[in-house]
Amino acid sequence: MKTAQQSASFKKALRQRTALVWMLCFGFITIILFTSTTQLAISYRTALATATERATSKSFLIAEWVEKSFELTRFVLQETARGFDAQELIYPTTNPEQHAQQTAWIIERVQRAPNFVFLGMLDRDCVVTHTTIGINLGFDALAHQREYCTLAQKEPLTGLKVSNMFTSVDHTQNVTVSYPLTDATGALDGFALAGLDLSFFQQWLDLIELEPHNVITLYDLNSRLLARKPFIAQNIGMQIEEEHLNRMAKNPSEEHYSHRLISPVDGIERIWSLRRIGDLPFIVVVGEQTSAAIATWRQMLFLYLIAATSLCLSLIFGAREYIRNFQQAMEMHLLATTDPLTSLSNRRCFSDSANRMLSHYNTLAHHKTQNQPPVLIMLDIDHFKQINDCYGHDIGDQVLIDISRVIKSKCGKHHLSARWGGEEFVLLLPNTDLNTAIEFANQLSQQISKLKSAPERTITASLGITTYRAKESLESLMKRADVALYNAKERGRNRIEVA
Ligand SMILES: Nc1nc2c(ncn2[C@@H]2O[C@H](COP(=O)(O)OP(=O)(O)OP(=O)(O)O)[C@@H](O)[C@H]2O)c(=O)[nH]1
Repeated sequence: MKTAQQSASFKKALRQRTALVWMLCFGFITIILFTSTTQLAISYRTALATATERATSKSFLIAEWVEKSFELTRFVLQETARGFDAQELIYPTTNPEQHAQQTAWIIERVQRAPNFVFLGMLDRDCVVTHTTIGINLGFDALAHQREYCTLAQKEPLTGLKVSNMFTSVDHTQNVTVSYPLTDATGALDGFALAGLDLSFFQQWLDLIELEPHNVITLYDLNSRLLARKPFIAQNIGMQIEEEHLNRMAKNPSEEHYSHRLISPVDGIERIWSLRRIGDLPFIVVVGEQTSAAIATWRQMLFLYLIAATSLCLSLIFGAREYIRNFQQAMEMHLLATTDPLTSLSNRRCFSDSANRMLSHYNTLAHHKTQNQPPVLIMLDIDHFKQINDCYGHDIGDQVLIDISRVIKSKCGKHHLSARWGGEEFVLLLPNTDLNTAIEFANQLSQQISKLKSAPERTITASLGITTYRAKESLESLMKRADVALYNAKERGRNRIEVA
């Protein structure tokens, strides 16, 4: 049975240690969670930034390629415009043979560019004078309404003009490309105009290696889909209603834009890079599937989750185990050093502490330090057997506990005290003169006699006192105190004897 005091100090120490261990444990867990979360957030952002970078580079390369692919078109049209007699646009020949020769010359030009659907010469009012596809000369009924005409006539001298996409009569997706013809003074005489089949965009995109679920698309400025990898036939020529694409199409100053969006075509979320292709009326859009871009990050997240969870669990279980061990060690220590009934030190613990005190005194004495020697008091309850016999062992135990409490409060922190065995107690008072020790023993004796542990009986004790002699052993000191105690018993009990 432990006293309330003993278990209170034990509980306090355990509580303090437990609080410290859990504080450290949760401190580490917080650091682990904070570090992993920060690391994961950084790598998530890096993964998205890398994918955006990749999409941006791809859109740049494709835009470069599309621009280059129009160089041949520009060259053929330029050659045609320069080689054709502009006078023939203002005053076309009425000689059919001569006209046929001029048309043959144009047909020869058209064969130089594999994607040309047709090539024609138009006067400055967009009236067709020569053509490779044999439409009526003087055809102009719809010409003015067609985009290529208004486009060619708008700032006519600025060079190559490319129209938005239109679907031709043979259901192919085409654009028109025009180049101005000027006279010696630089005035506009007419245009060389070609139709281009855009299927070469698709053929070229088909050659590009692409990771699954990534997309490359080409649009015109009407947001119409010109080509797509992977190819979806029914989407080609379709006008796509997408806010960012539409905005870029309408805003010539916006050259590049990247964002994350679920594709309106196939419903997959991607990181998109939209890029205007130079002066051409096209926009290239490259999409990197978001989930593929963060696939490595996802694996990392999984590993982090496993590592952080195991680390946190190890810390929690480690802390629990430590606290359990600490509690057991404290209990063991208490058992090994304390008397379980009175919670006073036991014989072994007292001997260790007393030997340390005596050796300290001997060291001081050796250095001739002015110090009083320790005084040993041995205390034995009088007629304790009778108490047991009259009131039972429980009351006997209570007497032992109450006397121990008196001894403990009297000794405080500076004096050693212990239950030596049975109903016998020892006290060692450091640096104490004999008179003080006798006064101390008297007070102790009086306090014991006031105890009401056993009903209708005054509890008394006999005390033997002796002063330590330098260099003697604890055993010899104990023996002398025992003699004094024996004398006290012999001389009638409830008294103090000095030896
Ligand atoms: N209740 C209780 N009794 C104990 C304990 N330890 C020893 N005793 C009893 O203490 C008694 C000691 O008796 P004695 O040695 O004859 O001494 P006494 O009766 O005090 O007589 P004097 O010392 O000569 O005054 C014995 O009856 C033991 O059983 C204990 O822990 N609890």
